[in-house]
Amino acid sequence: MTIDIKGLTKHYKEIVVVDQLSLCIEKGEFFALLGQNAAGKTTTIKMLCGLLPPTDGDAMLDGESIVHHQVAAKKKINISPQETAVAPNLTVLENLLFMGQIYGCSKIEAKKRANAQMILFGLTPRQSSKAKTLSGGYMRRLSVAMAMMSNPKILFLDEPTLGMDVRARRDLWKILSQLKGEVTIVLTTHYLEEVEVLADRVGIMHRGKMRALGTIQQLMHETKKHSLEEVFLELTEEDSL
Ligand SMILES: Nc1ncnc2c1ncn2[C@@H]1O[C@H](COP(=O)(O)OP(=O)(O)OP(=O)(O)O)[C@@H](O)[C@H]1O
Repeated sequence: MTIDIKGLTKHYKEIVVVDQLSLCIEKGEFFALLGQNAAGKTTTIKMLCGLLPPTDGDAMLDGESIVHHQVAAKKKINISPQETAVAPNLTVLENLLFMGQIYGCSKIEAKKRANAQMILFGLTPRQSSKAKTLSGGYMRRLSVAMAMMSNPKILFLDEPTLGMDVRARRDLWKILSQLKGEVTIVLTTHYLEEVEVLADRVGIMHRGKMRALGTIQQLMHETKKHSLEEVFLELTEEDSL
């Protein structure tokens, strides 16, 4: 098991934003975390990435506690956040090499990893382009490729296809499919089709709690619904609580 979350909780004063979340995610799994706006998805991911301290509970990331061994836990993960960390005035290759440096790679190793990521993400033809000249779709590919430069065991993708056109979105899905099994992926998204294409398992959060967990087939069976959208609407309806 790569991610083992136990009773993870976040309060802002008296408001409970993430409420006693417990969840296991297996090695190599592609897991989608769903929920309406303000369900607590980003807060959960921020806690798992060490960007926000939990009020209570803990999570083990590849055996390292986010509360007791924060530095070791952080080494296991990387994130492609909603606000991209791409440097606009550096080229595609320079952005990747810069990430390699941050993660302590030798120059040769950084070059090797950067080339491998550029091939995987279809960025080789744009390697000398300044990042600020890339389309939104390519910019996001670069952001994910940069996150992969640290060879993470766990990759968090926070709404990776937000604002992309249909083709750019599908292109990124193809690339992300190739990462399946290689790295454990936790995806948050509002695009249910994306989940249907990519995710092995789905968790639906509502008001900080995990309302349902399973494969899409299991969730449809349990709720007697015929699509993920119907399941989602049923489980996030206010009077269903
Ligand atoms: N620093 C903060 N102080 C107080 N409340 C906060 C803070 N950060 C987030 N919240 C609240 O926590 C709740 C959960 O926010 P979060 O960003 O985790 O939701 P989300 O599920 O990721 O939503 P979205 O789909 O819109 O990104 C929201 O009601 C938000 O207003």
